[in-house]
Amino acid sequence: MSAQLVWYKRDLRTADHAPLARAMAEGPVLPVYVIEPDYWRQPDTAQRHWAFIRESLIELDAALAERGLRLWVFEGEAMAIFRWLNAALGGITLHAHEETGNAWTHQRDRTVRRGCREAGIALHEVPQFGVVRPLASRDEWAGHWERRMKAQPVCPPATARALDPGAAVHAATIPIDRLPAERGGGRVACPGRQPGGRAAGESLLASFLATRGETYRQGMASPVSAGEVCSRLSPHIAYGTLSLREIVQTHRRRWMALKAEAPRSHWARSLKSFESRLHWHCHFIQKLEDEPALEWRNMHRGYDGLRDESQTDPERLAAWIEGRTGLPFVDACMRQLRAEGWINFRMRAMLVAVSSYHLWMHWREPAQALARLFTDYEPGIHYCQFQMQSGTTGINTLRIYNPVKQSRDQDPDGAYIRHWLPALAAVPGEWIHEPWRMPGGLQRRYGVRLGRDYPWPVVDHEQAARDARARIKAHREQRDLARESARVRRQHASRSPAPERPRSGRRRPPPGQGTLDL
Ligand SMILES: Cc1cc2nc3c(=O)[nH]c(=O)nc-3n(C[C@H](O)[C@H](O)[C@H](O)COP(=O)(O)OP(=O)(O)OC[C@H]3O[C@@H](n4cnc5c(N)ncnc54)[C@H](O)[C@@H]3O)c2cc1C
Repeated sequence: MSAQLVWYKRDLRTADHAPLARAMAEGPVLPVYVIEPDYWRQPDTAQRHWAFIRESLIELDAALAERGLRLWVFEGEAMAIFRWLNAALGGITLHAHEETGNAWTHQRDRTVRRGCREAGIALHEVPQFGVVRPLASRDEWAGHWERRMKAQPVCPPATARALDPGAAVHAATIPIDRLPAERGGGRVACPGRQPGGRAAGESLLASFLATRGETYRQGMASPVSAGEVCSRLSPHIAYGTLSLREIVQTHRRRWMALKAEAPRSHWARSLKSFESRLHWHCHFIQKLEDEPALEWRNMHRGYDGLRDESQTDPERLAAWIEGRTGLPFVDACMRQLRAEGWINFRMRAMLVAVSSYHLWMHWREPAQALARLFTDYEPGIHYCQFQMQSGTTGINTLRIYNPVKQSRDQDPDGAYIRHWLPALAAVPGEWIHEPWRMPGGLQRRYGVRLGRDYPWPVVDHEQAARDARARIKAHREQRDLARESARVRRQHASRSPAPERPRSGRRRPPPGQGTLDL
């Protein structure tokens, strides 16, 4: 009987784990994680990702131990390791979840599929959440998602037949207490990073559904409240310490109880919004699954040439990513993201709008730079959202967030800005959103000299937004975009009624957002 290898990737749990359950049913099991050095050299990987994974691997090993198993960690090229294990163990069967990752993992998975065929290794890949491979038509997608989320979670048995793979394999593995401390680029200190591991994920889900989520809907837009009222489950979903189905089902049990008690409460409305986001998670990843090139080229090819990738100004990029654009709210959000590895959705969208419209940079390099800052980096959501917020999907309303209006709306008294930008600590609310308007005397009084303690703005944001609108209008006028828009809509647009659409049927732009319907 061949050894049953469970190849862990972005599914670092034992619960609701179909590959583990199948492997346990079929023979002696060897759970494996491969640290792939070439992956960790990619420009969208970062130390904070590895730190989260590392903590999750340690907990996964402990969870496997409860079933009489352990996690075997290798470092090297995945297919080379599987070939070697196949020879060393006299045959293996490989079980894994499908992954929709970046171009590197996409290529790696193709190599593994081909390698397994050549080596005669049986490979069983199964879906991990609502992404369908291959998807015949978007029309069917929502039904697939619902069926998968409703299905019984797959619980592996309590005990397994472990496999002792012998001295050679023992010698080739990295003991769990000696996992490398560092992998990946983007080594920006992240003292406030969320801890990895399933226990932290379970605790977040429980506290969100018990108390924190009540004001989710009202509090999610402002970075002042979002850290508390949002679920903060994103890195756990991205690395699979919890399965999406577990989250959907736990949430729905809570939702049913609340609906019976108080159907119109904040709670009920908040949980409805939360479920839409769980749906969007797979909706966005499905786009990258269907068109992996979205990682590097425009979703709507008619927008090729709108911005020139080779002309990204390194000074502007550095000012943006280091939080020194001179636009205080933008810089404060970036500083929070750098220090904590997370920022809420609205502020992610605003950061991208500033990079793509006000600073007029192509989305590609900024997308990699932000990927390195998000602990929850999920390529399918990330690149598709980036394109949507940069106006290159051709099917979404353009959202040119006004960073000063966002600042006044989301941080009216400026406390958040002062927290993240100590140079502005003494500046009162009247000036904090636009310190460049302060006369020299006031700068002296409040202990900040612009250009020395805090930068002048890199752009006049109002003029820059006008310029961006004009450029896009001119680009659109010169091209026939309709046919490609129809293709994008057919291939990628949601078919379900858009959640949270106002009753009038016309989508209202969020406050502080200059839309452009040309
Ligand atoms: C430019 C940009 C890049 C982004 N990159 C990522 C990324 O790399 N990884 C990532 O997980 N999310 C990304 N998002 C989506 C969203 O901002 C985060 O999922 C959310 O802020 C995570 O916090 P949370 O877990 O508290 O979310 P909650 O609001 O509590 O939502 C629960 C879950 O739903 C999913 N979700 C929420 N919002 C969205 C959304 N707009 N689109 C798709 N799924 C969503 C996430 O899995 C999230 O964990 C990005 C958004 C933008 C605008």
